[in-house]
Amino acid sequence: MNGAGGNSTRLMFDDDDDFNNSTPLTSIMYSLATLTIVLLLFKIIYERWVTPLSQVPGKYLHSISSLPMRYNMLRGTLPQFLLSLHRQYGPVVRIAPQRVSVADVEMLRHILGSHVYRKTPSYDMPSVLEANTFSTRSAELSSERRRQMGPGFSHKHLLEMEDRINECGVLRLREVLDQEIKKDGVVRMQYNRVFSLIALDVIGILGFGKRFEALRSGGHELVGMLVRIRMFNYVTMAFPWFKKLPMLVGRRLLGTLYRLIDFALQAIEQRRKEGKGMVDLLQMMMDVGRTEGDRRMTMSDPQMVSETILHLIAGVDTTSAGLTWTLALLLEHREIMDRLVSEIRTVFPDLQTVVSFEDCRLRLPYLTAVINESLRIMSPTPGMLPRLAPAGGVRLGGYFLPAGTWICCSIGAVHLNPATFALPGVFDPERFLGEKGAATKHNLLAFSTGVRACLGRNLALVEMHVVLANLLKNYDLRSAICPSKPESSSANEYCGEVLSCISRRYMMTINPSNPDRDCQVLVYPRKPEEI
Ligand code: HEM
Repeated sequence: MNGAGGNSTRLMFDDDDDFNNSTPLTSIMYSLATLTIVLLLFKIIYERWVTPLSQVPGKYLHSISSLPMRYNMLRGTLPQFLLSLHRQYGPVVRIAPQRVSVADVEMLRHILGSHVYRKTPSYDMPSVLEANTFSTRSAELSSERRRQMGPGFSHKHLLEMEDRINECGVLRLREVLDQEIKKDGVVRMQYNRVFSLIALDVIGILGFGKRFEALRSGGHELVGMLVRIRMFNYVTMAFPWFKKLPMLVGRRLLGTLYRLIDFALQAIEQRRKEGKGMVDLLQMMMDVGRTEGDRRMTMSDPQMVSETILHLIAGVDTTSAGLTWTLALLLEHREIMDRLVSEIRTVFPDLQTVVSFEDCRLRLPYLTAVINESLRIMSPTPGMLPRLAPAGGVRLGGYFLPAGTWICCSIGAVHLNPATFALPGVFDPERFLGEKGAATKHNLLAFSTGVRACLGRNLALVEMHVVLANLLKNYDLRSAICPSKPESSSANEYCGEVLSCISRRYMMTINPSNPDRDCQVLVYPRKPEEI
């Protein structure tokens, strides 16, 4: 008995000893776990029922977690995600605890119209770069840069530069195609690639007075670099804090950023050595200045580097995506393609003429309508354009959005909103023609609107018009893809049935994700009897 009792006493003593030994750690863990659960419950209750944002319609999960939104960003399906939420819940929808998306044209015009709604921190450049025209959140710096850089994108300046644009875009493309056609009678062209080489050549001339000759040589080191930068933007869009610690996104991506910085620095150095050349964006930056007191403040080298990189990123991907989707839509809609070709060839029957932008603007209304309709139905940058609700909060669409709420302006969902465009899934350039055309155009937000609208809009439109007009004037195009099963059906919901066999991915701009397979076209010389 005694022995057993003694044993049992000892055991109890041992147990107590263990318990006493682990008390601090275990109790800290218990406390932490309890605290986490309480905080989590508090957050769920707050986000779901207490914050004014709880009144905004949306899915239960999205009100307590941003993971579904970030997951769609990483999958490249953000536009589809936003569109399906808007279709289900209306023009204002909650997409994450502190974020709403808006798809109403008047609300977007109001939000984007002034500096009251500032850009969000997600626009900040990675820490190795200065703020630039696109990224700055300061109204003052934005206005100053737009004043300084604006003339470089003005209609007047672009008309003066049109010969150079045509040389890179129209004549070089003709040269490359004619050479190949001479050999084989037909060219198989991967059009998204050709368009991005043209856009790069154009920005090379307009941005730095440099002839990259990317189209003629079939490539350029900048092409791969820009694709990797797109990856960088894509990751940092979902996880903006990577920008503060760019080394975390990997040596390869960071290395690319440094190579782009070097590239821009070399261009600046070279210009200083060679002196003033043509009036390009680089020269404009070097010449600008403002007077502060009796001092003239010029743009610093790091500021010019950041702007230069912006011109490359903003100028290439967007325009080539615009051209790519326009051609893809035309290849899919033969009757619209035929009408467009007939318009161009009736007005400009001979092969030699280079159709200029002014020619297009004044004499090819159907071409402009096709381009506008393509920018509507397949906007190269369909979302999210996030802005912050101002101090004091704001009431939008009947909901109160507290200060600091991220208000995402979903251009893609506006363009596919039946309240704004009738039968929005139908590719119908006609809607941009005639009397009603002007009103329809007013609702087209592909280049955004207001104080931070696209600075390169005119340039993009010049490129799109002259490249398409001259390509379709001289060549007959036939799609070379066999309609195959889409990779993922959800990747193709966007735009309803349109372009159902081109798989695509959203990475700041919306791009074909399998262009080798999906973006092939056969180019034939125009039939002699038509000339
Ligand atoms: C089809 C072609 C293009 C489309 C659809 C497009 C679209 C847009 C959109 C939607 C924005 C607003 C982005 C935001 O607020 O988050 C924007 C801004 C901007 N774009 Fe474009 N863009 C195109 C071509 C270009 C080109 C060729 C350039 C110049 C090289 C350019 C330069 C800029 C700049 C500098 C901004 C920032 C403006 C500011 O914040 O003040 N874009 N663009």
